[in-house]
Amino acid sequence: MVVPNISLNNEEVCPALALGTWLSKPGEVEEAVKYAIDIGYRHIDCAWLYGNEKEIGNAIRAKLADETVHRNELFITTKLWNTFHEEEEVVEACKRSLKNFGLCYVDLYLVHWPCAQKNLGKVDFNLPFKDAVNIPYDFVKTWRGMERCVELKLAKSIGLSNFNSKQVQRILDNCKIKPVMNQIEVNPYFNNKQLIKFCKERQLAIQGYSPLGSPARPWIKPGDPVVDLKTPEVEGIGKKYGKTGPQVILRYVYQLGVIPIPKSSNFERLKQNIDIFDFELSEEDMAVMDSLNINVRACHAEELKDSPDYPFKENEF
Ligand SMILES: NC(=O)C1=CN([C@@H]2O[C@H](COP(=O)(O)OP(=O)(O)OC[C@H]3O[C@@H](n4cnc5c(N)ncnc54)[C@H](OP(=O)(O)O)[C@@H]3O)[C@@H](O)[C@H]2O)C=CC1
Ligand SMILES: O=C1CO[C@H](CO)[C@@H](O)[C@@H]1O
Repeated sequence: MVVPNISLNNEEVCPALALGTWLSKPGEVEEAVKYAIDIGYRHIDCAWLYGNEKEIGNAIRAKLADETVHRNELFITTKLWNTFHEEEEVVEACKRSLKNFGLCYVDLYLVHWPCAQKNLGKVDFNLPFKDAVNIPYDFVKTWRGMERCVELKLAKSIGLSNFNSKQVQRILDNCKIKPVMNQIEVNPYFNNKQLIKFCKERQLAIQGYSPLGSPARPWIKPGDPVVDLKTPEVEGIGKKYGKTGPQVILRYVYQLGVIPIPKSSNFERLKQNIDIFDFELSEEDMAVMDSLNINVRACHAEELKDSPDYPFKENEF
C-alpha cells in the first residue's frame, strides 16, 4: 500500500499516516516496525518517553541495510520529554534520541508537552521518569533549543505536541523557525475540530494521536468511554466500502485533514490500518462520524494538571 505524502510549511514532505509506538513492547516492537516498513509504512511516531527508541532504531537500520527503503523515504518523528525543557538541555536530549536510534537526524522533533518537569530522583537516561514534578519554565526558551536542533541538522523539521491554540500562537509570535506540526488527540469521541482548524489556518499540519481512542491506555477506569470500533454506525459505513470499523475511523481522521497515528504490534492489524487510501467517505458518512463526537479525551494527562502550562483548560481549545 502506498501512503500519500503531504507538504509541510517548510517544503519538506510527510507521509499521511504514521505508525504509533507507545506501549509497543521491547521484544515486539522491532519485528512490528520491520514488518510495517515491509508493507509500506514510511512514517514512524516515537518518543524518548516510550523507552523503545533503541529497538525501533534497530528495525529501521535493518530495513536500510537490506535496502527495503532509503533513509530519505522514511519519516521518523520523536519527541523531547518534559524533563529536558531547559534551553541548554534540548540539543543534548535530541542527541540522546539519535544515539538510541543509531541515526544522524530525525525528520521531525516535537516538544511532547508544553509543560516542563523536573526529575526528583537520580537521572537515569535509560528510563522514562516516573517521579518528576511540574515546574514553571517558559516554553519559548525550550523552542530556542528546538531551533538549534534544526541549525545543527539534528532535525529536519520541528513542531509541537499537546499545545493548545494560545500556546501555538505564542510560539508563532516568538519564533525564528516555525513549527510545522501540532500532534494532538483526534478520534471519533474527541475530534478536536476547532484546534485542527486553528492550526491549519496557520500552516501547521496535524498528526492525530490515539485515532482509535487508545483502548489500551493504562489509566482507563470502569465506566470510562472507550471508542467502540464495532459500533453499528461505523460498521454500517464499513460494509458499504468493504472495510472494517477501525479502517472507517482511520479514514475519517484522514479526511478531517489529519495524519492518523494508529499503534499496533499485530501483523494483521498493521496491514488493516494502512489499507485506507482506496476509498472515500461521503459527506453523509462524515456527518455520521461527526455525530459520534462527545468531547471526551482519552489522554488528559492528570499528572500535568498542576503545571502552569497544562493545555487542556475548560473553555479553551
Ligand atoms: N503526543 C502524545 O502525547 C501522544 C502520542 N501518541 C502517539 O499516538 C499513537 C497512537 O495512539 P495510542 O494511544 O497508542 O492508541 P490507538 O488509538 O492507536 O490504539 C492502539 C490500540 O488499539 C489496538 N488496535 C490497533 N489497530 C487495531 C485494529 N485495527 N483493530 C482493533 N484494535 C486495534 C492496539 O492493539 P495491538 O497493538 O494489539 O494491535 C492498541 O491496543 C501512540 O502509539 C503514540 O505514537 C499517543 C498518545 C499521546
Ligand atoms: O505520548 C504519551 C503517551 O502516554 C503518556 C503518559 O504515560 C503521555 O503523557 C504521553 O503524551
